[in-house]
Amino acid sequence: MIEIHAKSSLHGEVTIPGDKSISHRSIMFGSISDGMTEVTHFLEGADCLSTIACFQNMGIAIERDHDTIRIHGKGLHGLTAPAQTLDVGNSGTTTRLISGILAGQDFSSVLDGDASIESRPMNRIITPLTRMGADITNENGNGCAPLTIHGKKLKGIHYDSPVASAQVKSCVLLAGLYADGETSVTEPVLSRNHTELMLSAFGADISSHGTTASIQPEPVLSGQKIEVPGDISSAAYFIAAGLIVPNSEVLIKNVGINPTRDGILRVADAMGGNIERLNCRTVSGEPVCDLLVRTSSLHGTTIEGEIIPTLIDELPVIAVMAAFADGTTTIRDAAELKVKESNRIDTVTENLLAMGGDVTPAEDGMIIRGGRALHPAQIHSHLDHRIAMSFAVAALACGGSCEIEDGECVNISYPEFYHDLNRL
Ligand SMILES: O=C(O)C1=C[C@@H](OP(=O)(O)O)[C@@H](O)[C@H](O)C1
Ligand SMILES: C=C(OP(=O)(O)O)C(=O)O
Repeated sequence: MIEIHAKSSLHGEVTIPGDKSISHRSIMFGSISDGMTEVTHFLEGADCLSTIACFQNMGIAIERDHDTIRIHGKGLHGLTAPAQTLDVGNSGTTTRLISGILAGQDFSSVLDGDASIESRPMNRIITPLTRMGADITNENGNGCAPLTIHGKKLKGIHYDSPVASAQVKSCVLLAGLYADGETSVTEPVLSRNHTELMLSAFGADISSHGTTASIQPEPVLSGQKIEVPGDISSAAYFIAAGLIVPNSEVLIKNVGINPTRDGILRVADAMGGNIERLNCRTVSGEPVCDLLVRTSSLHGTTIEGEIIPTLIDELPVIAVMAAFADGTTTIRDAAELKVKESNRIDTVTENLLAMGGDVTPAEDGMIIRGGRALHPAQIHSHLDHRIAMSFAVAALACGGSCEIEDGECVNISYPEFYHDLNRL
């Protein structure tokens, strides 16, 4: 149980820990490259540590010195059969991306994780991987983990993905490294492109045109030095807190602002948020800046269409911002919220209602009528890190104290979250 007390203002600065998506990919791509990959500002969250453990179990030496990681890559065909089930913990990214790599190996492996992972949809990767020739079984027959993957010789395909999902896209592209010809993926709307950027830096022949990414098989991948930018999905809580807590000025340092991830900034602008972008630079091929956020009177907006994949993980905290804004905010085209660590349409609705908010859930989003003063309540995180952090932000501006049940689950993506929040 974590207790959060309301604050009358927030002042100070926070340096955002490494991006979760980029940290996962640095371990995976480093493991299947030749030579050493050195990663700095790696996210030491439980999800990324699950990825490290999976590759260690396949014979890759990975040294960890706080947030510096050294991976002794063994090349595209250097992994060895794991002696035990690969434990993906709570991480959808680990499960789906690693499956693409495992599908092309000359050994079999079993993947499993926690109760949340065992209920998340895996047919979205089983379908394209099976078309490529992979042999994947799901023990419970429900399209979820545990998955048994018998590695095979794969064929290159073109896949029209029904969902805008970087995890599906990345899974298919990684399997494409082991295919007999070109593999390409078209998604309905462009999702985050970290796989395309980073695989290219490791030496893969990969290209993107609009919503299609294509990859050639059997490249020689070479170890790289990677500095992981700060995670905008973690910065999101400080952006929201700085905007809604009265009399606040917060400097948020080291935020990755890749255009496939920066939707929260565009929404904050549309809602009237006062955010200055400072010190813009490029870090390991990714755009980064510092954000100076000041208390703002927010107004409602509509969030739909192409922007959705660029802020999918931020929608819970955007819903909290909307509850503090004047007028109505409508979120549409976001049915993916239902298949994250929790059903985030339900868990956001439940907690906003508990605090006195006015929200109507929908099949693909929610409608939030803002401007009502929220009051303290018991928050149910449902073991979902994003729900815990979003409602910690709501608690700061609710005039009292809130308890967050299982609030410790922030260790999935931001172990130091409460420490950083309390320093402001
Ligand atoms: O590729 C990634 O690193 C991620 C992609 C997104 O999932 P989907 O691809 O399922 O939308 C996101 O929600 C997740 O936190 C990380
Ligand atoms: C959905 C998330 O992650 P994953 O899919 O990797 O579990 C998240 O971090 O919000």
